[in-house]
Order: sequence, then structure tokens, then C-alpha cells
Amino acid sequence: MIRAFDAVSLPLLRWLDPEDAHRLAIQGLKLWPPVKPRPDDSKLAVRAFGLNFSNPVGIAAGFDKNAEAPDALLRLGFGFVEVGTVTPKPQAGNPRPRLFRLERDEAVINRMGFNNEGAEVVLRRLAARAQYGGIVGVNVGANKDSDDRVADYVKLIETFAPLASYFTVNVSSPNTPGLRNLQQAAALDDLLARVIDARERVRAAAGDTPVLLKIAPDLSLGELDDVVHIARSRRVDGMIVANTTLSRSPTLRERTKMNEQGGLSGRPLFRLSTRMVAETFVRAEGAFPLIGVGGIDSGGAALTKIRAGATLVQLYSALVYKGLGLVESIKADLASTLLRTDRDSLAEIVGADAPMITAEEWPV
Ligand SMILES: Cc1cc2nc3c(=O)[nH]c(=O)nc-3n(C[C@H](O)[C@H](O)[C@H](O)COP(=O)(O)O)c2cc1C
Repeated sequence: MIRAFDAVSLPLLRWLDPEDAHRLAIQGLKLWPPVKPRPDDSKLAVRAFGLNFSNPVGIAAGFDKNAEAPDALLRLGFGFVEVGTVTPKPQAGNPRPRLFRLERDEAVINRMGFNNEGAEVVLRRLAARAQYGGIVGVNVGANKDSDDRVADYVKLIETFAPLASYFTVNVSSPNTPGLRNLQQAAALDDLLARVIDARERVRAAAGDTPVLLKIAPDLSLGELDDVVHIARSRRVDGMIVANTTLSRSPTLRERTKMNEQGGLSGRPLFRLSTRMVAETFVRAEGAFPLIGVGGIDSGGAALTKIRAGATLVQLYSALVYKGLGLVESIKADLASTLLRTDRDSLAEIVGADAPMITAEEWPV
């Protein structure tokens, strides 16, 4: 059903301006939510951060920034949905055009700039759907014009704690000037201390909401040492690796569009972000699980990410090129790999290739 829909809709959507196509996809999901999918193969179940995921494939932040269609996305077969990035106040983002398809590279460049309807609207939507359950994480960020960015994160943690399955502290978007500086040691330590403190303050009323840190794939290994050390000492519940990259591989084929400003995602991000997953995995030493994201466009790519160290995975850009049916085909591939290799769960292979990848035998 979804595959037939993809066959018709993909060529049409790709013909439209990318942002109009995205808007149409969200509207379509809202108006015609998919029928409930088959239950997931029990071997795909994952337990992480105290949550039970029926499968490890999530939709990454940025697709449903305003929590308009989390239930439709869960029905498509995603094991979890991350809404946001949400900022305290509504924000228009950068002027259009700000989203570009690099067709021949199966990549996307975006400089959206945290366009979102703001905490109040998103909170109302999440409250209205809370009865339906499912794992819906909230990705939080600071307003561009904020005088106190850390206070923005704290406010959002306090506001969304009763409704978020987990939080993602996003300090890695390249499209809000200066935001990535929050990944520097002293700033990150202060931010995480205050975020974790806020989570503890609302714990009695809202429960123990996991807090994850989402990082850029462009950190040096020295910077990554500091980030993981601080994440461990502040006892975050996990990390998401990674956001979009500012780098531009010389192998990109869309020579004009590759020079658009913004973060690059999709297939060309796969190797860089997978290496970062492995580098983070060896530094975390099992202290917390990782969500691997960047360039996943097949079951094989998801498996590579898991073998690099990801307990869960997320994707976004590949939906533009492969369609919404991709999630079911990734899950089918993962289940058949487990069957073929006679394994009971994906947990058995998390990080199996991390030593090989970090030993420089794996060119980016
Ligand atoms: C159009 C677009 C908007 C995005 N917006 C956000 C965002 O608001 N917050 C965030 O943490 N990541 C955002 N991302 C990054 C994705 O969540 C993901 O980390 C990145 O795209 C790599 O995954 P992919 O290669 O599967 O797309 C965005 C990505 C795209 C393509």
C-alpha cells in the first residue's frame, strides 16, 4: 500500500520545490494517516534509556518540527518519532529558499534555522495526542535572539517533561549562529548541569524523562573526548550522533548546489557520521546507548550503523529519495539478518565493528 503510494507520489513530490513537497507530505500524513502496520517482529525490540522500543528505526528531528503528525509517523512503522527542534518562542527561520535537494548525490542541504511554531503550540498538540502512547521524543533548542540560551533549554525541559518520552538537547544545528559553541567543554558542562537539574526538579510531577545530547559530526576527536567525558560526568542518558555536516566532500556531484550554505545530510554523510558513532561508542564504554543517524537509506546501512555502536537509528533525508515505504523495508532487512545469523536480538551486534572502524581502517 505505502509502496504503491510512493511510486505515484515520489516523482510528483520531487518535481515540487523541496519545502513545498515537505509541507505536502506532512499534510498528506495528517489527512490520510496510514492504516495500522503489522506488529513488529519481536526480535526487533530494543530497550534503551528505560524505554521499550518495538523496533529501532526512528524518524529524525526536523521532519515533524511542530508535532503535526507523530501518530501518522508511528503508524508508518517507525519505532519512535522525534519532534522539533522546538524553541520557547515561535520563530520564522531563515528566508526561503533554505532547503535544497542534491539529486545526484541523494543528499539534502538545509539552512532552515529552527523555523517552528514555538513551545505553546507544540505542547498543545502533544497534550491532545498523549492518550495514544508511542515513543515521542522532543528535541529542544534556543531561540536565535535569546539573551540566555541555557535558560531556553531549561524552560523547555520544565514545560515538556510531562509529555516527552525523552528529550534531545540539540547543540549541533549549524543554522543558528553560535549554537554549536555550546559543544565547547565549559559551556557544555554548564548547560548539561542546568538541564539535568531542571529534569530533577520536575521529576516528582513528570517522572524520570531521559535526556540525550545530539552532536555535530564535525567535532575533532579531541573535542569528542571532552564532550563524551562531560556527558558521562553529568550522567546524560544517551547521545545522538549526528546532526548535519558543514563539510563538503570533493566527491559530491551537484557542483553548484553543494556550495549552498547550510548542513548537508543524506548519503554523503553516511561514512563520516558512522565513524563518529564508532568513536563515540568506544569513548562511552557502555555508560549510555547511542542513536546513530546520518545517511541511512537501506537495511544494510542501518546494520552498519548498529555494528558501529548505535543501539537505535534515525533517518530523514533518504525518505526524500526512497519514500515512506523505506522504514518497512529496513525493518524487514534487519529481521531477516537476525534470522539468517541465528541471533535473538540486535543488542548482540551493537558496536561489533567499532574497533575496526576506529582503527583507521575505514576511510571516510
Ligand atoms: C530539512 C532538515 C531539517 C532538519 N532539522 C533539524 C532540527 O530541527 N533539529 C535537529 O536536531 N536536526 C535536524 N535535522 C537533522 C536530522 O535530524 C539528521 O540529524 C540529519 O539530517 C542526518 O540524517 P539523514 O542523513 O538521515 O537526514 C534536519 C535535517 C533536515 C534534512
